Amino acid sequence: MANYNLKKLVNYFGVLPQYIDTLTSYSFIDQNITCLQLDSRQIMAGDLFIALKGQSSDGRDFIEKSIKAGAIAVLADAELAEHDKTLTYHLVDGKKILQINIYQLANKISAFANTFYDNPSEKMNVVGITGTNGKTTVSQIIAQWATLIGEKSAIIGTIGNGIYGHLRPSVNTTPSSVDIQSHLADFLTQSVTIVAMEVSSHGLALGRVSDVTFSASLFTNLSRDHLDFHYTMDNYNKAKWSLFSPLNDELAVKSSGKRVINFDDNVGSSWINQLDDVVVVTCIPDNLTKVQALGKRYIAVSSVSYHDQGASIIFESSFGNGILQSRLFGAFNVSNLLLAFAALLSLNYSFSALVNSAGALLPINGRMEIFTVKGKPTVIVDYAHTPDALDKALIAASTHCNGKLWVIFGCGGDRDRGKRPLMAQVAQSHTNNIIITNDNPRTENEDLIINDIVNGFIEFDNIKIIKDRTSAIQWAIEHANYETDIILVAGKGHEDYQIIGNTNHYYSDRETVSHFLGATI
Ligand SMILES: CC(=O)N[C@H]1[C@@H](OP(=O)(O)OP(=O)(O)OC[C@H]2O[C@@H](n3ccc(=O)[nH]c3=O)[C@H](O)[C@@H]2O)O[C@H](CO)[C@@H](O)[C@@H]1O[C@H](C)C(=O)N[C@@H](C)C(=O)N[C@H](CCC(=O)O)C(=O)O
Ligand SMILES: Nc1ncnc2c1ncn2[C@@H]1O[C@H](COP(=O)(O)OP(=O)(O)OP(=O)(O)O)[C@@H](O)[C@H]1O
Ligand SMILES: N[C@H](CCC[C@H](N)C(=O)O)C(=O)O
Ligand SMILES: [Mg+2]
Repeated sequence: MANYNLKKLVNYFGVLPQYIDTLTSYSFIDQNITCLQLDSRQIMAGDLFIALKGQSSDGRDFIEKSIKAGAIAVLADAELAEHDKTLTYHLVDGKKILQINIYQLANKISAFANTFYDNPSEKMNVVGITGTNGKTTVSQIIAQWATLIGEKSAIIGTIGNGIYGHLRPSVNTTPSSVDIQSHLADFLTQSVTIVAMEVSSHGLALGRVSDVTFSASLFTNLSRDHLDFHYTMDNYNKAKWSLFSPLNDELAVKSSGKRVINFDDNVGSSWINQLDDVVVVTCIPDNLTKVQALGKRYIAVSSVSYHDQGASIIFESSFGNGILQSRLFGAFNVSNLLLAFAALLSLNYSFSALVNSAGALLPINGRMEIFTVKGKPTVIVDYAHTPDALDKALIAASTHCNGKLWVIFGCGGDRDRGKRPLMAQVAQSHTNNIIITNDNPRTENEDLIINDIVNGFIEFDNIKIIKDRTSAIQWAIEHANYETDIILVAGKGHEDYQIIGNTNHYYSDRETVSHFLGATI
């Protein structure tokens, strides 16, 4: 694959001169490295194993295993600064294998992987999308829309990685710094012209994207989530900002490209004056004149009419005025659509081609996905798993509801505990028909997670706890009023698992809902 041998590797990391002599007797020195690999379980013959100390285990414990599996060399985290740029050797099964020790290696991997894979992000449009909610939706819209206008697009994100329409499931929303560069290189060989990449705050804070050259970077919104990892909203905000900030910022990515910022979010609007080359987006008609006064490029919604099939959106912009037809539900999806539109326009894709094809964009898997069967209540499967998302999803559902509104939700284990009572408060501000259920308890006790949620309720009448998700959905469908009621099933969206302990059990809200409605998907 890549044309990169161990000699180049030694030079790249600046191994100290006193170690260079030992390399003359090293048999693999001219051999090309096939792939970079952070995980010993994935090693194939010819790979370089990168051994990093992680949060739950230490990659250096798997060096011998990686050599047995065929690694031709090892790049390892050096514990102490004085071990930086030194060499050691392993003798395994009669093979002598080189290890380069680098101090604070994790911070250097994005740059190295970028060099190894020959700067793939510089050869196509890579759009980075960040924000608490809406990343998957916006990235799927961008990739889908680009495909509709004749581009070849790919996605890196929560639902998976790959060419649009052929995603392979992924563990992380934003993969490791190595996997990002290798996916980008792979997309390039498949003639992809545009990649929509979800950039999580973990991805930014852990340097997974630091050496990606973004052609455009986009901000949806910021609200409470992930405080188990960032501890404060200020840290969380700073991590997000690093996708947009000028280069002198400590965490900043290599290049942000064009910036697309949601003006309707307080954090987004507070950033605008610090940014050049920005497109400002507002979906609040009253903000039109404010946005025009900024003197930046903009897209502003002047009116929206919602109907059973989605929405018609009239907009003004520095790129031209027009109407977008949308088949996506909810006011927040108007914002997601306009942000995607702004990103594509900032990259000079055709205004008229985009406007003309908007009505063909399909709803996103597990995002405000509506299930209707005659004579049965309407069920919406959505991925809302933060207080703000649940609020927005319930507002959207209630605009279409002529009967009672129901909500079924839970909260993930081993994740931000503080959002649990807040989600309860949000649910209760919209409806009294609430069912609390499990949503990936992981290694936490499910009863304690439910207690955290229940602590947020002000009154308890009509609140039901049905821990088994299938039974919760069945109960709601059987007890809701046929024809008029809407049941929002929140939190799992596209997921096809329930994580209990460390085990993923097959489970899908979409299939469960279809089963009890007698619908097909
Ligand atoms: C806290 C965190 O982000 N952890 C990520 C991190 O794991 P880690 O460095 O702690 O890895 P580790 O398990 O301690 O192992 C250390 C090293 O040993 C290696 N190893 C380990 C075992 C073995 O047998 N052989 C081996 O070589 C591992 O590959 C790793 O390089 O690096 C791994 C590889 O890239 C990630 O999969 C893993 O994400 C875990 C699964 C995770 O849950 N992350 C969440 C918090 C996350 O990042 N979420 C965001 C989305 C948030 C949002 O919704 O917005 C995301 O971008 O996914
Ligand atoms: N612009 C938005 N503002 C507020 N809520 C939104 C917005 N877009 C989507 N949502 C809500 O958030 C949920 C998750 O949306 P989406 O999957 O697009 O977000 P995400 O940022 O990718 O989430 P994750 O961090 O889990 O990957 C949706 O199902 C919906 O309820
Ligand atoms: N990417 C999000 C997904 C949460 C979805 C929800 N089903 C849960 O498990 O909490 C996270 O890891 O916080
Ligand atoms: Mg996502």
